[in-house]
Amino acid sequence: MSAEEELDAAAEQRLGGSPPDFDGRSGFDSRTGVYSSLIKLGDQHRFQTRPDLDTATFVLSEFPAPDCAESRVALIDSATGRRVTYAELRRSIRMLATGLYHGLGIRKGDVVFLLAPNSLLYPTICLAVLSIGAVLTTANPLNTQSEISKQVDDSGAKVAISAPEELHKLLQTGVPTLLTHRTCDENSLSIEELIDCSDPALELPPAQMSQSDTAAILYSSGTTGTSKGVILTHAKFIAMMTLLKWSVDITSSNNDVFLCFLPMFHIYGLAFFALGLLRSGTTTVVMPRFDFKAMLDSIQAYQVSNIPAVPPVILGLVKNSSSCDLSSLRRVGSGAAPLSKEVAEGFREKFPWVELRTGYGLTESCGAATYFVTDEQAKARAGSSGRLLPRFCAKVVDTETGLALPPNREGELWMKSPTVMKGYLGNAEATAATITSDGWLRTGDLCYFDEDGFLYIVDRIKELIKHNGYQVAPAELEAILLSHPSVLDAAVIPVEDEAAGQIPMAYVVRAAGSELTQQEVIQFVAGQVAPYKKVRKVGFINAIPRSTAGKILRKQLVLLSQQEVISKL
Ligand SMILES: CC(C)(COP(=O)(O)OP(=O)(O)OC[C@H]1O[C@@H](n2cnc3c(N)ncnc32)[C@H](O)[C@@H]1OP(=O)(O)O)[C@@H](O)C(=O)NCCC(=O)NCCSC(=O)/C=C/c1ccc(O)cc1
Repeated sequence: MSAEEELDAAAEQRLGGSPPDFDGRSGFDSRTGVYSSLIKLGDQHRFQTRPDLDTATFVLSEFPAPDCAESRVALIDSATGRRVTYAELRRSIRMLATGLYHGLGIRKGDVVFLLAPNSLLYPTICLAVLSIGAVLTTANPLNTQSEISKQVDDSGAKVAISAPEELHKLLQTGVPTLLTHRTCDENSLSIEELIDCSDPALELPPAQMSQSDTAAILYSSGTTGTSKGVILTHAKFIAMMTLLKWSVDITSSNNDVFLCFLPMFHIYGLAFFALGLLRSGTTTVVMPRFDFKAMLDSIQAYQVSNIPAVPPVILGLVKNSSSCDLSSLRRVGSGAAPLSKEVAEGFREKFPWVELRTGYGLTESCGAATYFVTDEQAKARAGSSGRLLPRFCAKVVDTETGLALPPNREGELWMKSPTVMKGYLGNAEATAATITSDGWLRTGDLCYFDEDGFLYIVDRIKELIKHNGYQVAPAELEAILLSHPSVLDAAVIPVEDEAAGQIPMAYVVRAAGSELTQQEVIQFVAGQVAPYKKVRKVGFINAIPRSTAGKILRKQLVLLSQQEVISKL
């Protein structure tokens, strides 16, 4: 029996009966120390175990039937109003797959690097790449040239696809690059042209895929250090999309109009908008990037009813949307960072007709791991991220003793599920530090489950800053700071911020005689990183507090920054 089948059998057994050690209310088994999902999937949401199934086939097999697909709108461009039906989407995926395979010689296992903001083409590109067995790796178009070069190198990309305005960042990599959209440059080929010019009569030989093949390599900082490639196989996406379809069905969201400003290059946006929602036949209004006013306009213009969002956007809606008619909204989701009780309550007070559900997930778990099934449950538990999704197990591990803890006790969240990543690309050390030998994913988040099995994330053990739902790794910024000739030592910590969640703050030890200013430090870092990673506050200090082993004592610096704020009040 495979580890996953074992998990399944154990869960079935628990949900079927009530062994003496298993608490059916919290899902906690006091014998094993494991929490199991209390939700059982019905037959229509069974996990697909066919070994040769791939992500694209799985998505396309659920597209609306041909007669309905010609009129059913899959995607709408928020700015231009241009619409793409499911039938058009299917055709463009097929044509692009043909062009990539026959025209460019892309084959199974080749890595395709995608550098573009959201667009109507994004889902087509993802599905065409996956359908020929190639591997997708996506990046934030705001990343700098050096961040992009590192990812191209690390992922082993064979071909790149770039938005025209980002092309300059790829030139030095030497990787052959296609543009997403047509330009007047006659020497460059675009995805749009490939779609228009491929020969529909050309056969695509079956890619001979297996669910265990790699589908995507998404970059995440994990619990420490710099960006690492998270290996996600087709099986992981197929499992995640099964759960997404289940969540759409149980929340009756099939006919919702979704709004997408979340970046499709991250797992949250990718799983929802570029892949998963298409299996539910929903309509998505696509924004190229977030803009608060454009979001309000789109909600009204397209009668948007469902927005998977992040906390800063929900805070914005609470504070700044009084003059707008948002009566079409029915459901708002929150993920990627903690949503405070106050913001959640403020939102419910202002929009009593809207269901607000928080979830919790990581790139390493291919997206969501917990979710609220009903709005009533969510209302009664502001501050919680919901319950474990079907087929998920968890442990709450005492960070000192390593013991698995019962409800209402805090420890590190460990998770096991069919969606947990295979590992980090080419980094056995980081993989071993993150996935235990028996398959538990150590999340680096401090949490507890209550007596009803609802999860509360209370803090972060991992050294990661969450700015606007984006990860910022202190070690990466510290390395940049240390490269400045006037910086002797440096440490970066999170500072709480109402709008962005957290902002990175640097404590810097200046070299003797240096008159380096805060502004100079901020500018030095800003020139080398994507905007969301910028250091936004600087403090000068005589020495960085370190443990005897040389580890930065960040908690002390966080306390110091809080005391400095208080002393200024
Ligand atoms: C909508 C946000 C919250 C705000 O957008 P923004 O206001 O434009 O700010 P940005 O952070 O995008 O932009 C940073 C800077 O770049 C600038 N910028 C911006 N786009 C440009 C431009 N195209 N040109 C040039 N400058 C620009 C922008 O002006 C800004 O400049 P600055 O003034 O220096 O801060 C945006 O940050 C955002 O989409 N955040 C979400 C990130 C995200 O999806 N994270 C998910 C990671 S995966 C994960 O955790 C999964 C969890 C999960 C959980 C539960 C589930 O159910 C499922 C999944």
